[in-house]
Amino acid sequence: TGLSRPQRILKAVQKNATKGNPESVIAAIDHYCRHSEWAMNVGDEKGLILDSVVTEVNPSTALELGTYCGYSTVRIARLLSPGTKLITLEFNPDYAAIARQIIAYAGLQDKVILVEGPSGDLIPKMKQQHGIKSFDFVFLDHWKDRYVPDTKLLEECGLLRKGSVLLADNVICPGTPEYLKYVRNDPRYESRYFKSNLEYTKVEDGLEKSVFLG
Ligand SMILES: O=c1[nH]cnc2c(O)cc(-c3ccc(F)cc3)cc12
Ligand SMILES: [Mg+2]
Repeated sequence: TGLSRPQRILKAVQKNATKGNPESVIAAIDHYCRHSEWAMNVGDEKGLILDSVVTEVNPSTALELGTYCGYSTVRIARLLSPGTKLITLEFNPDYAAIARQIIAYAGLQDKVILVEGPSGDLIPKMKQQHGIKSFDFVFLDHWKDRYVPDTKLLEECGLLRKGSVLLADNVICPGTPEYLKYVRNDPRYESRYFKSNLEYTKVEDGLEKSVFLG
């Protein structure tokens, strides 16, 4: 049945982007997914909000839950200061294989650690495996039913500190009502909703930014 959607996205990057140029990789994926076939990248509109939060936080340690093809991985990693790392977790090995190639094509492989496996198993290993004390920034973009359990796991593993910023994609579409209730009702979080649109569409979606108060 030919190439998978992630494989077609990689081909579009190899055809239309310039090696070592993250902006061109982002533009190539956005053009392909807007004009050829939709894919679940955070996209250009929500991507600008992601950029502004990453720039504001300027994290020394960052975690992404859900790599997919590496689009948001590239968006985040291109903004990180030298010497800082982004750890990205991906459950699907086929997605991970494509993401590694797209991240490398952007020239950002030295700033990114891609780990394959279920986030619920990998989060408790972050300290010992990667020498992480805590995360300054976490981007939740994997599976809506994992947002609450993984947030609780980050808390329990002592991976959040006073001021850690969580940014969650898809809080409207497909929607994460449990997560919104959790971060909006828990006094340990200061939450704010950034209204936007589902990637490459006119459907409403948004990002929820939640600061852990410790
Ligand atoms: O499953 C998803 N994980 C991470 N991000 C997603 C994302 O940005 C969008 C969607 C999505 C949205 C609408 C639809 F009709 C079908 C899929 C899923 C995920
Ligand atoms: Mg998403």
